[in-house]
Formats: sequence, C-alpha cells, structure tokens
Amino acid sequence: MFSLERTTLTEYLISQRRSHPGATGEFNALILQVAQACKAISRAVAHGALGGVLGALEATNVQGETQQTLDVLADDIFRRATHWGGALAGMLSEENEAPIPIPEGHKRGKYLLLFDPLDGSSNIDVNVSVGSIFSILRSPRPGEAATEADFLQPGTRQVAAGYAIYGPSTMLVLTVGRGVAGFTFDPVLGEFFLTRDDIRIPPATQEFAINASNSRFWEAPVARYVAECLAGKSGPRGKDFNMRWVASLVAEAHRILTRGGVFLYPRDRKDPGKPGRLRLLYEANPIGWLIEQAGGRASTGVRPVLEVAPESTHQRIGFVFGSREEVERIERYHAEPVLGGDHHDAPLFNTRGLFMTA
Ligand SMILES: O=P(O)(O)OC[C@H]1O[C@](O)(COP(=O)(O)O)[C@@H](O)[C@@H]1O
Ligand SMILES: [Mg+2]
Ligand SMILES: [Mg+2]
Repeated sequence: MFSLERTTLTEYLISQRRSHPGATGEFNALILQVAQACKAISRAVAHGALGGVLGALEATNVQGETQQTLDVLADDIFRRATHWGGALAGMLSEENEAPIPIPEGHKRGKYLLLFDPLDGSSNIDVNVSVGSIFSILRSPRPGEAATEADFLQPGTRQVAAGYAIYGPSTMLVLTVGRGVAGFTFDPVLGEFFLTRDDIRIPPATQEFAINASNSRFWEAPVARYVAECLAGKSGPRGKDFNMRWVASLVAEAHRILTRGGVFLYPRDRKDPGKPGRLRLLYEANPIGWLIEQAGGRASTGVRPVLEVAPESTHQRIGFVFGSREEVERIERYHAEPVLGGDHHDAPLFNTRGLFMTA
C-alpha cells in the first residue's frame, strides 16, 4: 500500500491523546522529538563509512566501555532534538554519568527522558542492526532541574517507552500504555507510518537467545533451562529449540515482538560488581514494558523487572523476557531449591551430571 494511505506517527499520537482530554500536547511533542532524533541517527547509521561514523573513540563511558563514534554522535542527537521543547526536567543517558540538565534559557517541563542512544554498539562496524532505546517518566518535581533521585522510579511508572531499530528498514516501536504499535520509516517522505498495530507475542516458543560464552558463570536455574532446551526432542521438554544471538538488545526484542522467543541476559558470576549486563533504567525497563504490553513477560529471572525499585541511575540487572510460558518456567526454576548447593556444584549441572554445563 502506498505509504500516504497509512496512519502517520503524528496521527497515531493524536488518536491516543483523545482519551486524555486534559492533555496539553507536550507529551506528544516530546515523542515526536524523540522520533526526530531516531530519524537523524538512522541517517547517520545508513551512511556508515561514507559518513565517517564507524570506529571507536579513545574515550570510555561511565560503564568503563570504549565509546564508538556513533555512541557519542547519537547521544548528542538525542539531546539536541529534545532539550528545547519545554517538556523535560532532565535527561539520563547511558553515555553520561550524571543526569543531563536542560540548558539555561530553556523552559523545564514535567517529564524525564532516559535513553540508550545507540544500543548494540559492537555491531556498528560489522553492519548489523543496532538501535536506540528510550523511556519517559514523570518528574516528581515538575519545572525544577532533575536530580539523580528523580530518575529512580520503577518501570511500572513509565508513561512511554520504545525503541528504534536501524535494520534493513528503520522502525519505531512504541507503547504509551495501551498496547504496542510499530511504525516503519519512509526515508523519502521522512515519516514514520503505522505498519504493525497491536503487536502480540505468542505465549509459547521454540527459540531462545543467550550469550553461551558466559555459560560457566551461569547460576543453576539458567544452566538447567538452557540444558533442557539443548536436549531438544529427546530431553524433558520433548521438542527441539532453535537459538539466536545478535548481541543487540533492540534486535533481540524486535525479533521476539515479531515471532516470539525468549531472551536471557541473566545475573551471573562473571563479575561480582555487575549483577547482570543490561542497565535497568534505559534498557530493561523500556524493553520490559513493551514486552508486557504485547502480552509477554519481563523478569529479573526471579520477579517482574518493572517492579524493581532502582538504587542507582546506571544500575545493571539480570533480564529475562519474551514468550510468557518460557519466562514463567525460568522463574519457576529460580524458585525451586537447587539440589546439592548453588550453581555448577549442583549434581545435575556439573561436568559429569545429567545436564553438562561446562
Ligand atoms: O557482547 P555481549 O555480552 O553479548 O553483549 C550484548 C549486549 O550488550 C548490549 O549491546 C549493550 O548495549 P550497548 O551497546 O548500548 O552498550 C546489548 O544490546 C546486548 O544485549
Ligand atoms: Mg544498550
Ligand atoms: Mg548504548
């Protein structure tokens, strides 16, 4: 269908706003500014080596990770696209240790914007899908400059969450709390058009995603779950499983929102200082809310991730999400007592056990 016959992102947002008669339009304007940032990042990603955006910088971010040229560019694009609109009291980005203030001379508003400007950075140079993730919260002190404490709200308080995926096509996937909608970018018209309304995740799946190079650090319930998937038809699950790992959370989430599946980046024993790999406020919470809004489940492995009370702005967390039945099974495994102690010492999971994990 010719794209102009479809609903634009702006039209979709206006239709959502009709159920909030008191709305001022600031919220919609903010989402459109975020979408504008995603369009600009999409363009930079698409130009690749021609745009001089590949490669790493000498700098590291607050997480101690080497920053890619595109990480810094995308961070700058997000700030510029959103700081002037009057909707925000502050921003929090993966790339900056402290919250980003609204520059002097600009009105401070009632929302907080949290973002991972470029997710899956390790994929940029190899031309594999990357994305941007965002979450919007209400500021507890509208009109005042946001402090770190203002951002420490559980995911249940989000008022919007979404991501853009820069793949073969660029898409924006969004929830404002009434289901999940997907928009495809038409680069000629410069518009996002609604192409997937009311996205639903199938409750069952035969596809899982995990970085198996970490298997020696996994806790017993995760090792058990993966071993059972790998055992396939002849194992306790009685069916074969397929596996994927893109190393880009956005791409994994998008696949799961498209055809189901389960993703695990669980808490593990790799680094005692990091209880998990993914960041709660601008990775797990927005993706988690999208998944739940699409009928899936998002968990720490033990409990709903959206209910976690954040302790710090760049906090990491174990994250398991996707088709409801699989996530509930993983939670059940965590709730069951482990025979013979925790982790790989358990008889079922050591190198001579029924489910070999090492
Ligand atoms: O290399 P690993 O450990 O598999 O990491 C992959 C994970 O790291 C991330 O890339 C982290 O995101 P950033 O690129 O924003 O740091 C996730 O998207 C992904 O799930
Ligand atoms: Mg990320
Ligand atoms: Mg990032």
